[in-house]
Amino acid sequence: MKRLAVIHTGGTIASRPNPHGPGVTPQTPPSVPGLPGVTVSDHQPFTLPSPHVTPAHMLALAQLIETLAPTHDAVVVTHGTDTLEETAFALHLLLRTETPVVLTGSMRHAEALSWDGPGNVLDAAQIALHPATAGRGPLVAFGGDIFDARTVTKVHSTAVDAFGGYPGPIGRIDRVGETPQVRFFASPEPRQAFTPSHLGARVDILYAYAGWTGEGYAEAEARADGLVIAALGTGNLPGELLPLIQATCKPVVIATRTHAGPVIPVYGYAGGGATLVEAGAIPASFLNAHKARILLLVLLSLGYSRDAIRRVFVDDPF
Ligand SMILES: NC(=O)C[C@H](N)C(=O)O
Repeated sequence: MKRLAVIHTGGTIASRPNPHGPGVTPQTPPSVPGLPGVTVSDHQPFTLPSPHVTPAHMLALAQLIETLAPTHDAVVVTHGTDTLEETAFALHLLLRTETPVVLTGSMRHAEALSWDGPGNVLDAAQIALHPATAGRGPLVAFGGDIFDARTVTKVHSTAVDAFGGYPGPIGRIDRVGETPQVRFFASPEPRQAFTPSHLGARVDILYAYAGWTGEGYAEAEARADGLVIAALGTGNLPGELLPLIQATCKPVVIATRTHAGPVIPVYGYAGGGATLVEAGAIPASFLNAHKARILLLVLLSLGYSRDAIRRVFVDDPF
């Protein structure tokens, strides 16, 4: 018998109409469809809508997976979709185990006519148990597509195919009759694991826009241990931001508010990416702002210096 651990954390996949007020709320975890030759154990460390999930929950989840991994062949995590990509990337950074971990959720709640939860959970379980999944780090399964935790992002607020992200899925599950057909389009890559005992650092995100002259920057810089800016294009900002960043000793990571492509230091006008990097800013490469924030808060929580943080962002393959 194979052993599968299913960790339920809440989200729409666990939601039903709220008996006490408006809307739907997470209540009961989805049951995992029967799988021949597989023993399933269920775990429920918390039941939250994913906007209530914090880095502390992500670390607790990573620690639970590490305790389950030695006695299980695979792990599935059900999660709300709103912050699923942040939890997936946090697990990518935090997990040492090579036991396959696949996250999933649903866009329609458990009493909706077209609930997509059972299909996504079955996909996630069969992907996690498939021999080709080993060594790939945590993955996200949604609508039959399989995504890498580094690149997956929620691309639609209501559609059932809610997940995407450049350069797209790294695999796909389909079925012929009841038999799953799992196909990967990319090779497994080595992964570096970080092991903080807590995630106590504070990292704030600022969002750039035309005409921004730095409103909110000083306040964020004063209260946070590090900043991420969702900047323009290849990582550019209005000229007024350049002296503010030059005067900042804390790490300032530059991501892009566009939905695909890297941050690279191309432009030499005031606030252009080349001037920001010269001023000490750290380019986020292909990570979106909210994933760059997770990496920065892991590194700050481990006590990394600004130069050490720069080396991780620039030299490691994220
Ligand atoms: N589809 C979902 O799961 C959305 C929900 N608000 C959540 O993230 O918990």
